[in-house]
Amino acid sequence: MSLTQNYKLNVIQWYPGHIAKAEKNLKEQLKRVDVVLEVRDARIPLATHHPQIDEWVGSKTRLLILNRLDMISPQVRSLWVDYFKRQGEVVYSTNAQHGQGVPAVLKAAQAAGVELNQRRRDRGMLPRPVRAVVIGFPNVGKSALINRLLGKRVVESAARPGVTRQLRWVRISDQLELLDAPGVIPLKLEDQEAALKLAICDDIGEASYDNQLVAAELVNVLNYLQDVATELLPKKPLESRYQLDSSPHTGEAYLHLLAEHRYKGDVERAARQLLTDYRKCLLGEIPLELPPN
Ligand SMILES: Nc1nc2c(ncn2[C@@H]2O[C@H](COP(=O)(O)OP(=O)(O)OP(=O)(O)O)[C@@H](O)[C@H]2O)c(=O)[nH]1
Repeated sequence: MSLTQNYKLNVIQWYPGHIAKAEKNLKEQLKRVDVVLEVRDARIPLATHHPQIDEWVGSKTRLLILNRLDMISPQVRSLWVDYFKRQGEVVYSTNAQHGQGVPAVLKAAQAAGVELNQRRRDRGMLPRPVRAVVIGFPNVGKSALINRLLGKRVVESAARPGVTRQLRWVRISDQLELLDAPGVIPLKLEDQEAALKLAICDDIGEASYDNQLVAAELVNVLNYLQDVATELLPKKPLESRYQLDSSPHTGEAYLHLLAEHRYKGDVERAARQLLTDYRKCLLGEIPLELPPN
């Protein structure tokens, strides 16, 4: 069953030119590397996956990283770890802002270098550092991860999504070099349900959307999760924060009530506040996706 029941089609608008350019840039970056560090948002590990990634990455080593570890509970995190294990994938969880989990990513990337050099030696070639790139949707924490891997601040990490930078190799150790500019994964045009989740989490770059529709969708998803996975969510997160229970209402109706209740009828302000509070984790540790059974 789909998490989002009431979303309307084409709520999220993209600029097709930007998407084509992002895809071209990403492919350019991927051509130069041996290892790909794919960062996803731990709140939405499926919506931050692009169906063409496997094709683009090809036979290179790919490390899967769930970032924003601090924004979901340890219980939900371990459900995801198990889910990916069942899919045959090792997943690394990180908090790129504070550094948790980053040493394990570094170790795995360097281990890929050891394998690469073994293959080079077997073919009579000289060893060289493994070359890696960090990729992911806008604003998932790619720059923060690069800075943590480097142990210093060389890449701008900003709350503003979609910041562009130029390409440069940075040596992390004798075994590992990293492209200092992360690869931005282009949005999937056709999947509006995923796009809504990206918009709720602010992982959507320059796409334009209606705050009120996106905030209403957040309420719908929270109501749905509250019904199907009560034990995995904080208790009544909206009621706790705004003293207004969301469960009897649709997202849209709740937004209007919240506007009346707290913002003198200003629905846009209510929508922005709700989204900001969610993005700052002020509603608690709330995933928008749970692993499918
Ligand atoms: N709470 C939390 N915030 C994080 C984490 N990682 C990054 N951030 C914050 O998220 C915001 C975006 O991080 P960036 O590293 O700029 O993300 P990016 O993917 O490089 O973004 P673009 O340049 O837009 O593609 C910044 O405000 C970071 O401080 C994390 O693990 N937890």
